[in-house]
Amino acid sequence: MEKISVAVRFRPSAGEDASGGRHWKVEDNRISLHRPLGTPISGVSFAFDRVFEQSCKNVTVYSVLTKSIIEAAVNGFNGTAFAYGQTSSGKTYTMNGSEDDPGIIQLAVNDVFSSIEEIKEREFLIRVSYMEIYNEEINDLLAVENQKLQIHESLDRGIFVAGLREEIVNSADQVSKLLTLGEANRHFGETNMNVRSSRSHTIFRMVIESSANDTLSCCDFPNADAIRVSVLNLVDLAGSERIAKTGADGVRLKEGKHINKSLMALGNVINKLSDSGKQRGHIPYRDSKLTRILQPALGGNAKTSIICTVAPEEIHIEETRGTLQFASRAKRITNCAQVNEILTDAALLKRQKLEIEELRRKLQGSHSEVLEQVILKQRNDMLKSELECEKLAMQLEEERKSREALENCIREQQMKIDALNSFASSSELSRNLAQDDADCTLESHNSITPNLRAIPNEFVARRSNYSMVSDCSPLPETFGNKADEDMWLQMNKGCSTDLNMLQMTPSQDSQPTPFKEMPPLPSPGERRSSGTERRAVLEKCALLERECGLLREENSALSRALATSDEGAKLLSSQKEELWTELNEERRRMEDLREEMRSFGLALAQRDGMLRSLYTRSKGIAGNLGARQVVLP
Ligand SMILES: Nc1ncnc2c1ncn2[C@@H]1O[C@H](COP(=O)(O)OP(=O)(O)OP(=O)(O)O)[C@@H](O)[C@H]1O
Repeated sequence: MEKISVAVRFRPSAGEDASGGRHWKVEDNRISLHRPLGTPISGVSFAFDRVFEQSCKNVTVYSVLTKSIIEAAVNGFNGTAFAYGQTSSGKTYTMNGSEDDPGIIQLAVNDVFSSIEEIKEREFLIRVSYMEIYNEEINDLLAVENQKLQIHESLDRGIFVAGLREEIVNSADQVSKLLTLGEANRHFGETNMNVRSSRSHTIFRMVIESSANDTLSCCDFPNADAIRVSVLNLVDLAGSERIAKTGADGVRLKEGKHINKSLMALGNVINKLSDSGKQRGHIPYRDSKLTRILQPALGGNAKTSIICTVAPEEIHIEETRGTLQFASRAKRITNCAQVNEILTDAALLKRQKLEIEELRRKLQGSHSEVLEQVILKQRNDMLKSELECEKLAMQLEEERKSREALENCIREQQMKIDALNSFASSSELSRNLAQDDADCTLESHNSITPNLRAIPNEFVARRSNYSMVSDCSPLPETFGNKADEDMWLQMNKGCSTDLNMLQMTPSQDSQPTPFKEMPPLPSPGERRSSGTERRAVLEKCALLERECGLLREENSALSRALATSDEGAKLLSSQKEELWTELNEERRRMEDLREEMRSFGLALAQRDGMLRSLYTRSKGIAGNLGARQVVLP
């Protein structure tokens, strides 16, 4: 928001003011009315940004008040400079100048072309038009056939005068020629106040369009695709006049009435705009063609300056006072100027994309990227844990199987031990009986050779029967042979034995012989039948005891192995338990992270949506703002 620049300019006095009456005094940009003797009249004092005294040249006025607006217009800001004041106060002189004192229009045109020459990075297209509002009708000053033109308003072009001729220009000279042409078509008329009085308001308009050169990278300059279009209005108003003073009648009277009416409409708009926001209410831009066309310059999207021209003579004190009051109100008006850019759809899309990408980058940089990496790591860890778990499960299964095998073996051994024990106890009884018999028989039957041929077969049959319990006996492979060897040694120690009557115990791999019923114990009569037989039984008992001992050892070894296996299984099981806990923990964390990612995605989508609605709104605002300007066809 910026205030309209307002300055007051005194035209040189038309002649020696010999009245010696009231007069205006200028001190430090303050204008006050003084009595003939020089004392100030209270309540008639005005302060302005700048007051230009009578000797001031147009170039000074331009430099102070308008130059910055022209520079801004070249850079895309709308600009308006207009001259306001009573008839014959020097408005046209200020705007058009003279041969040796170029006016603001010429100085502005010169500056526009010199500025665009210096801006190498942009390409410019300048179009000019020149129109007048005469008796509340709009005429084209560059094409006399274009009369009574209408004001239109559209979303794209804003307020525009339909059918107005626009000339593309490349130099200040070209513009000068067009200005000369327009001046020739303008309505002037002689009044009592001014031999060449402007009977219309004129608006010289330059449309400055620019776009960036191809050399600019769109990536470096996201707005490089945008086209800037600014409108510069240089306005020379017709002067307010008192009919009594101008002596107008007929056509001049009619003109005067229209001039005054439109200037009153301008005054009303300025009054309304100078009110504070709450009191302002409706701004009557539509009350005249002048205010309608100047709408963007008054409280809108433009940088605006007003040069209020006044006549120094005492005879014009009231008109000057009115102009100063108008100027005081006008300087309270604030405008909101901004660069006018038109974006093509592609450029808009590109800009939006860049913004969204930028946001995405910021979001990812801050959190999402880190989260994604963490999730990736979690996923890897989880996979590793699952593999570990599977491995442990397999090991556990193997352990379970080998434990089962061990338990089977132990059961088998136990059965063997039980069987041997029961056999041993029955053999013990036989041995005792045999010992008793031997004691009495040895004395009388000392020479009888023992007959062992029937019993070894039965023993061998029982051993084979044990091996039927399981196909895979845990006994050492050589055990059978060793036992047989021992038995053979025992049997041959100190006594002669028929080797043919011995049978070797089958090894573990040998085919089991079919199970046979345990033979019944010999009857007392049979026991007594042979001493050799008893001895053989004794030896078999000893052998069985030894075998039983071996089996017990084996059994306890198996039990120990089983206990170790149990411990291993417990360890594996607890490890598996821990891994499952870890795995579940990892899964939970991963779920949390996924949830966080989802909420980030949601936030990003919301941000995208906000951007899009922001863009739609800004486009709407731009459309509305544009609708307040006159855009030429
Ligand atoms: N600053 C100035 N220096 C020299 N001459 C001036 C100056 N201002 C105005 N004049 C002269 O005063 C006369 C009236 O000026 P001008 O026509 O510019 O007034 P105006 O405000 O445009 O009047 P109108 O509203 O009737 O068109 C002209 O002859 C003009 O040359």
